[in-house]
Amino acid sequence: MDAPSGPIEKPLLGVLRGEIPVVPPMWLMRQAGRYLPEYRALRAQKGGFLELVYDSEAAAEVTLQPLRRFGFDGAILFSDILIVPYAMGQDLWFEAGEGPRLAPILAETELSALTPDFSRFEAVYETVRRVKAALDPSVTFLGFAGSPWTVATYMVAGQGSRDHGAARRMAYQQTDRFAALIDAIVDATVTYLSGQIDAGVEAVQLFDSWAGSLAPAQFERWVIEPNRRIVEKLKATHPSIPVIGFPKGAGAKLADYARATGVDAVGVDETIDPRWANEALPSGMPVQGNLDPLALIAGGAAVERAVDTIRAAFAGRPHILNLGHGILPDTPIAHVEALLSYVRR
Ligand SMILES: Cc1c2[nH]c(c1CCC(=O)O)Cc1[nH]c(c(CCC(=O)O)c1C)Cc1[nH]c(c(CCC(=O)O)c1C)Cc1[nH]c(c(C)c1CCC(=O)O)C2
Repeated sequence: MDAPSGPIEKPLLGVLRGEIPVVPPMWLMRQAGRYLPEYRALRAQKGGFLELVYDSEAAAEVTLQPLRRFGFDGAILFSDILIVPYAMGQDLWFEAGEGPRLAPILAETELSALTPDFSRFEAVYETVRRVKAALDPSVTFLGFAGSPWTVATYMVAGQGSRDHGAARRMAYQQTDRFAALIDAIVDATVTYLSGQIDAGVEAVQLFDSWAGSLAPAQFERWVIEPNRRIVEKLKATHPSIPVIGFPKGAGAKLADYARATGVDAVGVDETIDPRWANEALPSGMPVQGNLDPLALIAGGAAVERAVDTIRAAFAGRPHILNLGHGILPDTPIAHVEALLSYVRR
């Protein structure tokens, strides 16, 4: 028999722990999704998005699809940020061609009317176990959840909204009630992420997609503070799990977020100048980003120039190459292949 081999190298996990490799590890936000024909085929077969999430065998397959095709350094669990409100007892469904719908939390809705059912997380944990068993050991397995502010914008409005006005109003006009909602999301999120970690994910990302819609004091209270509590609670039981925080649209507030939340790494969106981010963020803190998803759609010289600029800016720090937001459904597959070979050449 062969002698036992040493620890398996996982480049992406290494960067999250502070390593600076020659070639940055790469994955793409929303890499499991509609730009892949094999995703669309399986999705059509299952009928609906939630049906796919709740079929652990199919969800594991969707998680693995982009790995097989492209050989990314990271796999992201196939699920959704809205599974947390669903497990908190809010009805959730997806309107074909439109997006998520939830029974909205109106000004007069009693929060106590929500009856949590955390068994709604179990199928996701089963997906994690299945992926973990099948994953190439050099690939880092990422779990995720939405951050409380972003999740609350959907819970309060009952759907996506342009300026997140319903949640912003509730935060000012019914502050105690909104704080209670955020607290409940924090607790459910810690449960959900702990379950993902116990089932096998090796790092987690907190998506705060709508962090950019808040005034500074509100950002402090509804973005920084709840994320800080999630990290603190998670680290109390899982001290070595790296946490990536992604407050999209935070702009200059990204630097405060990076220092105050306790996250190990930050995601940088495409509107941020990477040279600014490199100056403003704590030295040695790993960063992830920040290719413009539209540059990837354009492909060719546009994406190569963008990659060069980002890599030059982050040359001195641990860097995971990723998009500044999720990959768009009309992204050509050949452009993703070309990106990988350009970076790894
Ligand atoms: C805001 C948000 C949601 N979900 C998510 C966010 C935060 C990140 C972001 O801003 O992109 C995060 C998410 N959603 C999904 C993943 C899976 C893993 C991956 O990144 O590949 C992740 C990490 C699957 C999904 N979640 C959804 C799909 C498309 C479903 C379909 O097949 O029609 C996928 C692959 C549905 C979804 N889910 C959500 C919306 C608004 C929608 C409809 C619009 C859309 O399609 O993008 C909520």
